[in-house]
Amino acid sequence: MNEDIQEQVRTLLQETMQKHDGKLTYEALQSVDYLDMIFSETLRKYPVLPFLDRTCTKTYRVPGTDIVLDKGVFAFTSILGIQRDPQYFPEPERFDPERFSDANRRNIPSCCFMPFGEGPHKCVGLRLGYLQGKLGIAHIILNYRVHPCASTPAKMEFNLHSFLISPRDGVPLKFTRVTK
Ligand code: HEM
Repeated sequence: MNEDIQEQVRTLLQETMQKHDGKLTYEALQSVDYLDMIFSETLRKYPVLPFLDRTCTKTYRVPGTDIVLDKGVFAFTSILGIQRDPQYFPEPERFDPERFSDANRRNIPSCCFMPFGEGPHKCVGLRLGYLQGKLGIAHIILNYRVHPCASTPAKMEFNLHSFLISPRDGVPLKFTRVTK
């Protein structure tokens, strides 16, 4: 359950809050880069929308192949597949926020990390999405240690009846209060 990562980000959040009158202000939240890295890595492994859908507006040959997409065809791109491709993300099953450090994230090729889509229809709520996601993680981590329990699945199976990514059988976890 990445308990070392939980400890690390909890300490960073506590230290940052001390500099902001003990409050988790907008500025405090935005200054914890590691929280941003954690949320990005979460969206890499679990992109909420696992594919992008487009309609071909003109006939197009995929470069270097014989594949021709006719005008009017629906084309789907697997975000989940690309974001778990070891060619772009070595050891893709491993949860490693360091992939999104300043030094490393610039090596991620274009269109290989796109949990908010890409192009003119890219998500308009990206910044709000990051803010809400980071705020949620911060509140949980500041108040609880999260551990696996007897019924936590060893491997996440997805619900194949949902077009958004969701766990097939839920993810039961144990929460232990952090004593201040
Ligand atoms: C973690 C949170 C979120 C994720 C992962 C997410 C993901 C996405 C994705 C993958 C798309 C499709 C983009 C494409 O086709 O290229 C999209 C589109 C969109 N999202 Fe989000 N989104 C999030 C939060 C939000 C929020 C908070 C809002 C609004 C306040 C929002 C509003 C929209 C809208 C309006 C579109 C359609 C854009 C268009 O077609 O031009 N999203 N989002």
